[in-house]
Amino acid sequence: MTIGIIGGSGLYDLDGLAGARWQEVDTPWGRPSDAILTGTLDGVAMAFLPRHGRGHVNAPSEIPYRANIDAMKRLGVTDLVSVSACGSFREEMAPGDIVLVDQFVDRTRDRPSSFFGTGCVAHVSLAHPTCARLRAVVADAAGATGLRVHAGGTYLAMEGPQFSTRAESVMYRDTLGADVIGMTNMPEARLAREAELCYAPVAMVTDYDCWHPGHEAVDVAAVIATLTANAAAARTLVAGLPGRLAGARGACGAGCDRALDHAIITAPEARDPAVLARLDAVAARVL
Ligand SMILES: CSC[C@H]1O[C@H](OP(=O)(O)O)[C@H](O)[C@@H]1O
Ligand SMILES: Nc1ncnc2[nH]cnc12
Repeated sequence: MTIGIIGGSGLYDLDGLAGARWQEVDTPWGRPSDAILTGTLDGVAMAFLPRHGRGHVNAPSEIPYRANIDAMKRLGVTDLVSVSACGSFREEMAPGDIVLVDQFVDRTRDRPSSFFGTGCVAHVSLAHPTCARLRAVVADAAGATGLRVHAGGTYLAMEGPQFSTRAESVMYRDTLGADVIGMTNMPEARLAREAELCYAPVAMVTDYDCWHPGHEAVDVAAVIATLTANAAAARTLVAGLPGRLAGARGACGAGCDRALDHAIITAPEARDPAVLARLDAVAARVL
């Protein structure tokens, strides 16, 4: 078992790892957002990647999502926890709260969102896009942060980089039924599923986007202020994962680790060797 952490806005490194070293990883999809910090925590292997790179250099649309997930898989990651800033559409999901996202509405439009394609076509299930088992472990660890935790929520993934208009914000809340909004968890969740990783997003509410009459429209300063106040909680949550997951790990009850079992439809003799070569890490189990 190896636990992967993808850190979002405000979370660019992880302290406390034994044998910590930043490791460059090359993938068929290019370089990940940054080197990956590897080491162990309570005897469990860990791999940490800052999604936007140290110094926050990658815009949401330009994050190399495929390289990031491939690199995690290549390093042996089995369980991937994503930490993100998000806006909230619900009064009761207030800035400073944690939402353990279980569903998505994907409104991104500009990003490669699959490892598969012409030459090797696959269709995985995304009905339950996050791992129920990992989410339960994360929920337990989140309980130790002292922050209010919401054990489910729908994340609207927008393209950005501009924040939403007020009309969009109200539509996402009232018509699309989203609870929180961010710019990065898609296609990350799709790719994690294709790579057979258990994936659980931790969304830290930083603002009420721009729908709330009693709050200013979101800006980066407000996001960073809330994140800075909650950075210690994010680290407490991550530190609580190895001890809790070590006992629980086995075959995934939700089937995340077997997502490709019946997904590849291209006949073996029709598969393009060049495409298969790029799948050497993510689909090694079935190819
Ligand atoms: C800095 S505010 C907008 C930025 O923050 C979130 O990033 P992440 O999910 O990596 O924490 C949001 O999705 C935007 O990319
Ligand atoms: N309101 C918001 N919209 C999109 N991404 C965000 N990240 C943090 N707050 C956000």
